[in-house]
Amino acid sequence: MDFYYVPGSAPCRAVQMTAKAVNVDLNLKLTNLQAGEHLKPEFVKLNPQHTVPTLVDGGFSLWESRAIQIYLVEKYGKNDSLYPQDPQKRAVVNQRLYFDMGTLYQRFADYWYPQIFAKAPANPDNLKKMEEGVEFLNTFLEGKSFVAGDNLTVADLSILATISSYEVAGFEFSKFPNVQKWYDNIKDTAPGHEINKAGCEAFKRFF
Ligand SMILES: N[C@@H](CCC(=O)N[C@@H](CS)C(=O)NCC(=O)O)C(=O)O
Repeated sequence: MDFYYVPGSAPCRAVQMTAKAVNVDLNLKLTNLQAGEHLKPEFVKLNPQHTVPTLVDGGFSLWESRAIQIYLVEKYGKNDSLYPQDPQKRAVVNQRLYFDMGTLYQRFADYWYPQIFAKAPANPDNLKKMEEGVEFLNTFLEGKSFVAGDNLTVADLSILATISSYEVAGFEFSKFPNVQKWYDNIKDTAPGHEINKAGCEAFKRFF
């Protein structure tokens, strides 16, 4: 299975951890975004949206990290624990995945990417929004060990990748004790956590 990626990218790290969790070997295709490799016709043929991560399983090409995570679990998982069949349990996992994509990761990107990629000044309103996103996660985690339900799911792996990026950026978690506790528990135990850490090392060079 070919996997187009860059190590520092949180969405790529989330997929790599999920692949580990279901014991799937990825054929790593490092994609140099700075050199525009993702804009080459052969890549755009695989993914017209030209984003990494992109997975190619036989002739089937898929992008959007959370869609890839779900595909890997549904196709290769030994059971449904990472992405439960039960409609309400699955709905909560989906809610957290959409929360990550639309709020937690998005607000990180809105605050940091103009600064690190366009050397723009920090926007204090975006910092507040980013902190509010982490506060929401802190509330979801009240009295819980996992972000959705009572066991590890793809939502934990997606949010672990995002929160690891927050840590790389020097985010102060002490005001968010439930997030801190969840992160401390999962960052050295999640399947593929070593890959996540190595990717974070690569991401550090932007800060
Ligand atoms: N929502 C997407 C985000 C993917 C994304 O934005 N990837 C970035 C790298 S982290 C990228 O490929 N940027 C190049 C581009 O958009 O042309 C996902 O979760 O997979």
